[in-house]
Amino acid sequence: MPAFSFTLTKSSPSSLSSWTLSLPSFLPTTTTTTRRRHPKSIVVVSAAAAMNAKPTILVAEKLGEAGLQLLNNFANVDCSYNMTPEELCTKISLCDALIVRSGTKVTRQVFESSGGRLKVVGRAGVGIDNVDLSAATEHGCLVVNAPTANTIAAAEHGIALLTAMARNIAQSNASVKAGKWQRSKYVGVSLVGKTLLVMGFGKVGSEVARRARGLGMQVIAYDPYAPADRARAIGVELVTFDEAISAADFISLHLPLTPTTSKILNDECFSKMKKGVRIVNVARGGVIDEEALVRALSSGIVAQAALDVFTEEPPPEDSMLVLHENVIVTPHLGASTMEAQEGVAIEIAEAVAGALKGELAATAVNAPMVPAEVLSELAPFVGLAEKLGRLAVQLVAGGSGVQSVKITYASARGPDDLDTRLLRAMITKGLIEPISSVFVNLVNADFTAKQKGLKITEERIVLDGSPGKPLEFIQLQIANVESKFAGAISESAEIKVQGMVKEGLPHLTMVGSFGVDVSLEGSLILCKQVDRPGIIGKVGSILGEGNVNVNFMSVGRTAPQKQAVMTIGVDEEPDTETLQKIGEIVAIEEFVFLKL
Ligand SMILES: NC(=O)c1ccc[n+]([C@@H]2O[C@H](COP(=O)([O-])OP(=O)(O)OC[C@H]3O[C@@H](n4cnc5c(N)ncnc54)[C@H](O)[C@@H]3O)[C@@H](O)[C@H]2O)c1
Ligand SMILES: O=C(O)[C@H](O)COP(=O)(O)O
Repeated sequence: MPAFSFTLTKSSPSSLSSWTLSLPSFLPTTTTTTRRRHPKSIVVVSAAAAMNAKPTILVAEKLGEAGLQLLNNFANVDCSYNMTPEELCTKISLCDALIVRSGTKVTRQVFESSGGRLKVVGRAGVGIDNVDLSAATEHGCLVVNAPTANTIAAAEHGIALLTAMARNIAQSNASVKAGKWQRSKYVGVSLVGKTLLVMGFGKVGSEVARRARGLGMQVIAYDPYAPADRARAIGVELVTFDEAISAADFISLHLPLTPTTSKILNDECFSKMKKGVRIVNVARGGVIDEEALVRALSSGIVAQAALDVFTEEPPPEDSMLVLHENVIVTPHLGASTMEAQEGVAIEIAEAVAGALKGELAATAVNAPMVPAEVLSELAPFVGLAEKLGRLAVQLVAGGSGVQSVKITYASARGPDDLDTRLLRAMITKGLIEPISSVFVNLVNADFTAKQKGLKITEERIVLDGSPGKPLEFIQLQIANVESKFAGAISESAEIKVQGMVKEGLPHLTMVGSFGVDVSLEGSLILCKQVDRPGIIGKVGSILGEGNVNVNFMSVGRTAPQKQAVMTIGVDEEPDTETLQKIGEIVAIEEFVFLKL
C-alpha cells in the first residue's frame, strides 16, 4: 500500500484563512513509512532513523545547553551560527533536522536545497513567521515549535519596558553617561491607579495583567475570545475595542500577527485614544502601523512608546520610529532570559527528537499525515468542518469566551467505522485560527484546544440507510456564550450551525433554529428579519450600489410572515456605509458579516 498524505497549503500568503486541501505525492525516495494501528496514521520518519543511523541536526541559532545535550545524546549536532542564506542552503542537504529562532529565514529555497533529506524544522520559540510553512508541507517536512517556555520572559520584558518608559530610564541613563545631570527633564509618570489596556489576553497578556495588578494599575483587556472568568480571576475587566482604546492610559500589545490584527493600531485608532497614551509592544511589529505611530507621537496623542519588535527586523538605521526621542527600543529580547532559553531549548529538542523518531508531535504546526483511504473519503467534509468552525466562532459575541463546543456527526455508519480525528482537527482549526497565532492540524489540534481551555465533545447520530457516504451532516453547538447574531441561538440556548456536503461542496444548512441552504464560499451576510416581500430586492440593490457582487441568497423562515434568516453570499467585503444601509432596513432586526 503506497503512503499518501494531505497537505494544507495557503492559497494566498496574506491570509491565514485561505487553506486549500491538496494531495501531493512528495514522498522522497529516502523516506520510509511506518503504519501504526492506533492511532491510524502514517508517520514519515527520516532516512537516518530508518537505517538506525544517527540523524544530523543543524542548529542555526544559539540554543540553551540543556537542549543541546539532549540532542547530542541522540544525533550528530552541527552548531553553525550566523550562516548566510547561501551557506544554510549548502549545509541543509546533509541534515535531517534544522533548529532556528526568529533570526533565520527558512525559505522555500532551503527546503528545495535539502533534496528531500530535511524532515523536521524546530522553531525554538512561539512565532513561526520566519518559516515557509507551505514549502515545508509540500516538501514533507514537519515544523514544530516551543509555544510555552518563553511566556513569562515575554511578560517580564513587557513590564520592564512599561516601567522603564514611564520613568525615562533609557533616556536618562544615556544622558548621565554623556556627562549631564538633567533631573527636571526626566520627570516621569506614575503607574499606580492608571488604566492599562492589555490587547490580547492569552498566555503572555494574562501574565502581564497579573503583574500590572500588583503594581496597583487598573487593568482592562480587549480579547473577544478570552473567557471572562479567567479575566475576573485576576481582577481584569474584558471590554469592547472602542471602550478599550478610549479608556487606556497605557496599552500593552500581546496579539498574534494575523490578517485581523495587522496594523490594528492605526491612524483611526490613535485618533480615538486619550491624549498622552503610552504604548508597549512585545508581540509583533506588524500589529502597529509604524508610520501612523510616528504621526501620533509627533502630534502628542501618544506620549511614549516602548518597542521590542518591528515590522522589519532589524529596523532600518534611519527609522524615524527608532530614532524618536520618546521611543525606547530593545532588539527583540522578549524571550531572551537564561531561564526561558533553557526551557525553550529543552522543549524544542524533545519535539525535534520525537519527530525524528516518528512520534506524533504535540507542537507540530503544519500538515499531518493520514491514510489514503481515510483521506479520500473525508476530503469533501474537511472543508465543511473547517468552515463551520470558522463561521461558528465569528458568531460569538465579544467577551463571551468559547469554552465548550459539541460536534454532532450524523451518519449511517457505525461509530467504529468513521475516523473523526481529521474532522475534529479541522473544526478546531476553524475555531482557533481566526483568533490566535497557532496553526492547528491533525497533530496539534487536541493539544491546542486543551491549552486554550476549549472542551470539544463529539456525539454520533446513527441514521438509518445506506452507509455509502461517510456523513450526512455535521452540527456544531457552542454552549454558554452570547452571540452577536441572536438568530444563531438555538432553542437550547447555544450557538448552533449545521452543514452538509452537496455535490462535493460544503453547504450551510442550519443557523440556530432556521433552515438555510447556502454554499460556504467567499463571505456571508446573515440577516434576521420579519419575513415580508421585497426585502431580498432591497438588500440586493444596496449591495449592488456598494459594488458588492452577490453570488447567492437563501431565506429560511420559521413560518410565512414570521421571522426569517436570509443568507447572502458575497464576493467582496461590503464597506461600513453599505452595511449600515442594510441595518437601516426596517424589517431587518439584526445582521452579521462573516468571513469564511
Ligand atoms: N517579543 C518576544 O520575544 C515574544 C515572546 C513571546 C511571544 N511573543 C509574541 O506575543 C504574542 C502573544 O503570544 P502568546 O504566547 O500570549 O499567544 P496566545 O495565543 O497565548 O495569545 C494571543 C491572544 O490574542 C487573542 N487574539 C487573537 N486575535 C485577536 C484580536 N483580533 N483581537 C484581540 N485579541 C485577539 C487570542 O484570543 C489570544 O488570547 C505573539 O505574537 C507572540 O509571537 C513575542
Ligand atoms: O516568537 C517568539 O517566541 C519570540 O518572538 C521570541 O523569538 P526569539 O526566539 O528569536 O527570541
